[in-house]
Amino acid sequence: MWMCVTLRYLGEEEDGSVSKETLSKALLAKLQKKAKEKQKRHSAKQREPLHEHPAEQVDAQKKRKADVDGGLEPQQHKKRHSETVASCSVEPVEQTNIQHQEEIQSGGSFNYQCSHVIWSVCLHLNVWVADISPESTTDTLPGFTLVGGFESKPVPKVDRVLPQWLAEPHVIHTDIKNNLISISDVPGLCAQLLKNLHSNGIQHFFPVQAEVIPAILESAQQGLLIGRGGYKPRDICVSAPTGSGKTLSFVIPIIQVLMDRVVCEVRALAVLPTKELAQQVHRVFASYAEGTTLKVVMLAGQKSFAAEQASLWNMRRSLADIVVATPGRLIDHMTKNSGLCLEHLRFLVIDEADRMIDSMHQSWLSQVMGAVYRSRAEPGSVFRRTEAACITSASLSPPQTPLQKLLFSATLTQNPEKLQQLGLHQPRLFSSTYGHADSAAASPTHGHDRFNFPQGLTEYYVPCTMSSKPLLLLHFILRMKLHPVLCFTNSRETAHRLHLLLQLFGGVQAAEFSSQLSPGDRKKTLKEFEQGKIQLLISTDAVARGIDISGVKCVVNYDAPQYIRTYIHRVGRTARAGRTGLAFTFLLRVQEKNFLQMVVKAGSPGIQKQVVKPENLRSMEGQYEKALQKLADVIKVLPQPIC
Ligand SMILES: Nc1ncnc2c1ncn2[C@@H]1O[C@H](COP(=O)(O)OP(=O)(O)OP(=O)(O)O)[C@@H](O)[C@H]1O
Repeated sequence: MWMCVTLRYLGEEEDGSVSKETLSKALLAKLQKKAKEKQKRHSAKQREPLHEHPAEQVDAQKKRKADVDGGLEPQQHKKRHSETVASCSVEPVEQTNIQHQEEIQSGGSFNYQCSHVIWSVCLHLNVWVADISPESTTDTLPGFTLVGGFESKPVPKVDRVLPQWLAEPHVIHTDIKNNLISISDVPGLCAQLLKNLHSNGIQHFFPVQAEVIPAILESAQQGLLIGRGGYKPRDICVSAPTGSGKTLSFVIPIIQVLMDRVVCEVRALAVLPTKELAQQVHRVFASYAEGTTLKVVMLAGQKSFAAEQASLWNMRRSLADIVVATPGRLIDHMTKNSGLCLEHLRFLVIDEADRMIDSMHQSWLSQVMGAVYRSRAEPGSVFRRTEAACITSASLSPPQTPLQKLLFSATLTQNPEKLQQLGLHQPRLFSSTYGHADSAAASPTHGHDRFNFPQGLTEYYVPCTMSSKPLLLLHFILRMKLHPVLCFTNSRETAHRLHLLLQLFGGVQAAEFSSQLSPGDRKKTLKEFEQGKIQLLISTDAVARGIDISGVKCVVNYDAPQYIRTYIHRVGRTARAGRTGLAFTFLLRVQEKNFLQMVVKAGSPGIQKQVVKPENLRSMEGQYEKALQKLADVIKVLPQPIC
C-alpha cells in the first residue's frame, strides 16, 4: 500500500506547457471533487432508514455493494471507517483549500505549498494518500513525479579498488635472517654513520631498512632545497611487521641528509603517540647523531615546558635540527609560541601512523602544516614555500624547500579514505603485506585489512574460565619457566588486582605498568624488566605499541584484545629483530569463535590451541584460595573472580 507521495518540483524550465497555477488548480479541483463525492455518499447513507429485519439489512448491503462495484474505486471499500469520521470535517477542508489557493496565487513557495495542500486535504478528509494513485497523479498532473516505489531491488555489490600506489607496493621481505644486507652495500652513507652503526652493534641492515633508506636518500639527492628534477619528492609509507627495524629506516637517512646543513633549523620532526615511544625514538636519533653537529630535542612533557622551550630556541637562534614530539606537547609549543619554527621543515615522520590518523581530530597535522607554510621569507627567496595545490609551471618555477612525509606502522591502514586525511603527495608504499599473492588479491576486494606477523612468532590460545586465568598465568611462569613475561590486561583495575593477587600468592617477581604511574616510575619499571629483575610485567595497552623491550620471551593476553591491531601490537613485543617468541591468549569459551576468526582474517599464519589440564593447576589451588581471601581484605570488597 502507498503510504506517502512526494511531489517533486521540476523547475521553471520543465514547466513550459502547464503553468504553476494551472497545476495547483487542477490538483485542488480533483481533491475538492473527491471531498464532495464522499460528503454526498455519506449524507445519502445517513438518510437511509434503519432496516428492522436482518433480511432487509442484507438486501441493503447487497445494493450498496452493487453501487460500489458499479462506480466507486476499489480502495474505498477499505476506507469506510475513515470516511465516516471524515464527514465531520468537510467544512474546514474547504476553508483550508481556499486559504491555500490564495497562498498559491500569491506566488509563495510553490512546491512546498502543493504538497502541503495535498497533505492537509488528505488529513482533513481522512483519505488515504494511496487514493491518489500514481497513474492518476502522473497522468493528470504533468510536471510532478512520484518517487518511492517500494519494490526491493538487488543492489549491485561494489568491489573495492585500491589506488595503484596502495595496490602495487614495493615488496619488503618478512624473513629477516635470510635477507640481511651488509651496511657497506647501501650506497650514500658517510663514514661517521657507518662508525655509529658499528658501535651500536649493527653490521647488516634488515630488509625494511635496505629498501627504505636508499629511497629516502634518493629523494634528497639534490640537497635540501629541491626534490629530484626540481619537483617535490614523493611521500613514503612503510608497512612492515613489529620489530622489523622501522625506526632505523628513517633515523639513518634523516641524519645522513641533514648532516651537511650549515645553519641550525628544525628540519626534521618525528611525531609519536606516547611519551615512552618519543623517548625511545629520541634515544635512537641521539645515538646515531653522535659525532655530527646535529642537535636532537624532545618535546614530550618529560621536562617542564620552560626547559623544553630553552632547548629549542636561544637568542633568536634555533638550537634544534631534529625534534621528536608527542602531538599534545607539540601543539602546546606551537600555540604558546615557544620558539618552535617549522618553516624549514624538510622531513615530517609520522610513526605508528594508523594510531596517529585516529588522533587526527586533535588537528595536530593541520597545525603543523600551517606552521610549515607560514613563510616569512621574501618572495622569490629559496626559503619561501607554498602549500602544494595544482601543479603548474608557475607554481613549480620558484625553488623551495620541499616537505616530505614519512609514515611508518606495523598496521598501516589500507583504507584510502583514512590515508587521504594525511594529504600525501604522490606516495610510495613499501609493504610486506600486499605483495603476497593471496593477500594482495584478498585485501582490495574483501574489505578487511591484512597484516604481516613477525616470522619468529608462535601464537597459541588457551581455553579458560574467569577463575582459572590467574592459575594459568602462574603455571606458565612457575612450571613452564616462561619468563620474562609481558602480560596484557584490558583495564587498569584488572592489572592492579592481578598484581596484588600474585604478590599475595608469592614466588613471582611481578610489577604493574599503567598510565597511572609517574613518568619516573614507568621508566624505572621498564628498566628493571629489561634487566631481568622483574619476571612478570602486568600492563595495560600503555606498552602495547612500539616499545622495544629486549629479551621478552613470552606475551600473555590475560584479557583477549578487542581489536586486531591491538593484538598485533601486543604480540609484537616479542619475536623482535628476527628472534623467536611465544604469544598466549586466554580465551573464554564465548570469545573463541570471534577471536579466532578475527586473527585468521588478519593474516595470521596460524594460532594453535594449548590446553592446560586442570590437574596441572590443582597443586596451586590451595595457595591460590588463600591469596584470594587476603585480596578480599586488601581491596575491601567481596572476593570475586579476577576479570
Ligand atoms: N639492522 C639491525 N641489526 C640488528 N638489530 C636491529 C637492526 N635494526 C633494528 N634492530 C633492532 O631491532 C629491534 C626492533 O627495531 P624497531 O624498534 O625499529 O622495530 P619496529 O619495526 O619499529 O617495531 P614496532 O613496529 O614494534 O615499533 C630494536 O631493538 C633494534 O635495535
